[in-house]
Amino acid sequence: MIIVRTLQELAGARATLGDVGFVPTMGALHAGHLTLVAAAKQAGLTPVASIFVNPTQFGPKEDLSRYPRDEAGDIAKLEAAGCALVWLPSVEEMYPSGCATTIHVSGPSQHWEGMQRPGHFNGVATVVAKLFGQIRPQAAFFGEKDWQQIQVVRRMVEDLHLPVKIVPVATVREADGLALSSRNTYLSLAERMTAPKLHAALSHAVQYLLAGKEPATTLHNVRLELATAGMVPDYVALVHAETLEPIATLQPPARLIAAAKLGHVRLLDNLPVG
Ligand SMILES: Nc1ncnc2c1ncn2[C@@H]1O[C@H](COP(=O)(O)OP(=O)(O)OP(=O)(O)O)[C@@H](O)[C@H]1O
Ligand SMILES: CC(C)(CO)[C@@H](O)C(=O)[O-]
Ligand code: BAL
Repeated sequence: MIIVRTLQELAGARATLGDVGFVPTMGALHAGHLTLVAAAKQAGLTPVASIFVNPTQFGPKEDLSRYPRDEAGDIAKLEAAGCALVWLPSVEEMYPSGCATTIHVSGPSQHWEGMQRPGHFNGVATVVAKLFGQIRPQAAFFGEKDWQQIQVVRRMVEDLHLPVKIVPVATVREADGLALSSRNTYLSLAERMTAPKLHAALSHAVQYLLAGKEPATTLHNVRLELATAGMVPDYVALVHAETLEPIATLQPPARLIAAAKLGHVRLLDNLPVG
């Protein structure tokens, strides 16, 4: 596996790779990330990953300084997964002084995560656009765990006519339903036991919705279920799967999305409805 840390090294190596399937990450890799690499391979593309803890997508009170980092472990996992190249830029390489461009995607970024984390999607869109410009991938693979992120990136790619196919990959879960996430390492043992209740509550709600139960009542019941488990919901919503607009009646394409705090840890999950 080729390891590159500067744009100059990247340009040289990129020329040797052919059609690339790109997996952008913030590191602390788990089986969810490796599934994205496997999906790139399966699509017949050369898998390339990036590891960059992007400061511009963290709010001032968020966990940038303590975000989990394990560069050596990550490199070993990517190599074992058959990744051809890993791009490890520094903050200075990614945001050189004088850098003055930010991408703001309106539409799907306006609700939910966008409201809870002001500026977050500007940071995501800007760094993803930069990464696409640097790597020039044919396709890029994103996890459905971050459903809204996929829709924001899709919107950006369409609006800017970027020649990249965005491929969503199903959420990888623990046996008890908890979506794998780098931030799960923040959970205490007791919190880890409770955390799967987010997925459980969403799964129950999907069943109720498909059985014809009223969405408003169903969403209320999810909030109750989370509160009973000791979680504080940031939002629980039934949305149009692409625009992320809330919907009051069940109609395709619908997605049930939620974020909840468990102690100091913020959990995210979502499921298709129908
Ligand atoms: N459980 C999962 N299944 C599939 N893809 C995932 C999973 N978790 C993360 N990903 C995807 O991996 C890519 C990189 O995500 P990132 O490095 O932020 O990991 P993360 O586990 O989502 O971290 P965080 O805890 O910060 O949310 C994103 O496209 C994300 O959606
Ligand atoms: C897409 C991404 C790598 C951009 O920093 C990040 O938001 C993530 O890991 O999901
Ligand atoms: N996987 C989402 C990246 C973030 O929370 O900043």
